[in-house]
Amino acid sequence: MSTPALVRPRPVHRASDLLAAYLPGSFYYSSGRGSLLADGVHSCVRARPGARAHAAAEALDAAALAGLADPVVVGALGFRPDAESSLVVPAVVRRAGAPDGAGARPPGEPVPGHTDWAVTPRPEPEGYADGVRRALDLIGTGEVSKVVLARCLELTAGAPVAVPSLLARLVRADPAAHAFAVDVTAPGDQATRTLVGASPELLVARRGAMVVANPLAGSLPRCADEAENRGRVAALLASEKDRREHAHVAAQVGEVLGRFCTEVTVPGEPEVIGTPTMWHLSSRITGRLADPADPASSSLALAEALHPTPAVCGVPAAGARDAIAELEPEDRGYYSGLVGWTGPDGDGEWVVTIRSAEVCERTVRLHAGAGIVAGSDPAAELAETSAKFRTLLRALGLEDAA
Ligand SMILES: C=C(O[C@@H]1C=C(C(=O)O)C=C[C@H]1O)C(=O)O
Repeated sequence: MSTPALVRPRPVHRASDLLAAYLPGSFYYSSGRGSLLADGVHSCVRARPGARAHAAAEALDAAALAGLADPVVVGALGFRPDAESSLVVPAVVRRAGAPDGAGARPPGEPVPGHTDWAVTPRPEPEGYADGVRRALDLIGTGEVSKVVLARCLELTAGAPVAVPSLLARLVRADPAAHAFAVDVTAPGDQATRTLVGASPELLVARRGAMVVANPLAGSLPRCADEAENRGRVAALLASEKDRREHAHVAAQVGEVLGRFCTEVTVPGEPEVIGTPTMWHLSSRITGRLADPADPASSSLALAEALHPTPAVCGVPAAGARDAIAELEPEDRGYYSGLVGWTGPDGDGEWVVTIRSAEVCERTVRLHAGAGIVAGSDPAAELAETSAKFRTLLRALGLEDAA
């Protein structure tokens, strides 16, 4: 199937214009299927976990009744069910085709122009490797079979970080990524907080009765040497440990979609996809919804049912969540949650919030994680998180900070 187009009914803007028009406070989202820029707040969607799709459908009905042109719910949900969330019906929505990467800002523009970054890893790299060992101990007892363990880098610049430039550089570096910038400022915050990133992982997209999910798990860093990269792709495909790590995710995504669908297709074998910084095992899973008109099958409802997949949490989910709470010193906040949009017909697109950062004035908080299963090597998992940080670090002009 073709995945949902963001372009409805016909784009009247250029993708580069939308990117250039982005300012903190707006919602920006682009992927290989189109771009969306949303401004202002018509209404906020506030509901407890599990009730959000219903609340979103109600907010969209109310917005349509109020005469809002092109109502859509956009925003982000955090990793934990009780984490912060930011879902709104914006006042104005502009759509365009997929970004071409040229952007409106000159290539090579230094994002914030900072050279005086202070970098604080949480935990220290050795502390992360210890956490991996403790996760392996838990796996050894049989309590869990997979735990995704993340770490955080807190970067502080000498002056406020320019989010529009950071976003433009992320889009230019990988126009096919799911790039986003979401205002996540909460009541009581002293300054604007923005969640920004370029996720390679589609949680779920829905168009009419057709749904697609594209979980990733099992990774190796990409390098500059093409022959070496060919070897890494072959090694990833042949790795029993990575295939096991991936199989957990593909099976669960297929099972969850099966609750909503009359048919689901899970490929028998993963393939490898590349980003500018990583190689990942990938499964493109498709399904046909039993009742697409039911609001309980909207893209947001599907996304909430799928979240958290074992790509960012683990197996079984409850035990992995406990292990994460015990082993990670920093709360994940929005990292490893979901970002996207859903429309009045239930169509929409939600991605996993990875390769992301939260920016607040001079501070940028980055997270990256790796799936730990029996056979994981702490040093390799640490290196994997360092490689995953590179998406954001490159865009910040800070490649070697991890
Ligand atoms: C957790 C992250 O990535 C996830 C974990 C992966 C893995 O363990 O191989 C691969 C892709 C993502 O599903 C991250 O980027 O922070």
